[in-house]
Amino acid sequence: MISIKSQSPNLTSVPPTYTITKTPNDEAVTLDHIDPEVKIPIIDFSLLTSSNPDQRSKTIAELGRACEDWGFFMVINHCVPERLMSAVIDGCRGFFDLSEEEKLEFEGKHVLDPIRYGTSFNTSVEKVFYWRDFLKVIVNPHFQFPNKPSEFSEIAFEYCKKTREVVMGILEGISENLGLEANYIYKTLNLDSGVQVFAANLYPPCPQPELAMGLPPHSDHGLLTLLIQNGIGGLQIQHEGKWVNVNPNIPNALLVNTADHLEILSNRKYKSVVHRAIVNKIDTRISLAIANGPAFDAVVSPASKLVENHSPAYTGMKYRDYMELQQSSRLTGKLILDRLRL
Ligand SMILES: O=C(O)CCC(=O)C(=O)O
Ligand SMILES: [Fe+2]
Repeated sequence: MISIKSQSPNLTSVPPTYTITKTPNDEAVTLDHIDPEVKIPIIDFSLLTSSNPDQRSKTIAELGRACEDWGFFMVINHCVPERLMSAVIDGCRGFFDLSEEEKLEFEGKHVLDPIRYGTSFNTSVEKVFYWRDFLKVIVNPHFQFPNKPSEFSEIAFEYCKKTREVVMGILEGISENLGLEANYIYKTLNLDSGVQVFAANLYPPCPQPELAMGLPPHSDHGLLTLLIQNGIGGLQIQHEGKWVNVNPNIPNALLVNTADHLEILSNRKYKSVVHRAIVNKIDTRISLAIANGPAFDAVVSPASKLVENHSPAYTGMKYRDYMELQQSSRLTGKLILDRLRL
């Protein structure tokens, strides 16, 4: 593989292998410019886990609306320390700054290899490549990690542990919102052994950003993805048929999006949100997505209580098989999820 980081400094135009074709609704909007009243929801984690039942149930209701109306929200007042958030982003930058030779030690062979450094999404099936390098590590149920740069592994371990706490708190609220026991998702999907993937993305500056794409429109495979970034915008989410820019400057917020397995489990009450990453001319953008899914061996289908009076919208599939299929296919919209529709 040839990383885009190593190629981009010498490029004054986008090579044909990276040139995308645009569709007419591709322009994105910035919410404040259309309606200052419409805002990406913000969930206060300290209220969600509050011992005050009124505060907690009010926040759980807000969480439910955020999942139903947006599939995307920002979490504030969570338990992940600010210094850990910036340290892990620094660690990602340090990793991508290693020499190509050093990074290639971590080039995986198979899509489910625990440590995988690569470029684009899956170059073996793509005709057009994305302007992005990545490091993907399966960090739970077993933690393994690149041994360089120094301390990256320890910091990533801490960060992943803390983000799991946030995810569990959110999933309890979501379970209750769906009318299930608070620990329903945890128990049914065996989240003690839940698959957590550390996915670091690097998008180098691009000479013609309108001709290339960082990541194409897609949904994520797990239940919930938590994302942080280095202060540079580029993430866009699809909301009511429009592409909406996500403001990168909400300090200390964790960006959360609903993923395919929450759509399956909730029997389509909550849809996985389609999102993409665009690139820019000036700055290197780094984002870190932590994908949190069921255990590898869990067969996920809609929660039994939700199909008592409704027909199931999805057939069940083992999470390992789903992940393997998603990672070895081209990344486009909700292609894999649609295959399970009944
Ligand atoms: O870089 C971003 O903002 C999006 C990353 C993403 O969607 C992913 O890693 O699945
Ligand atoms: Fe994603």
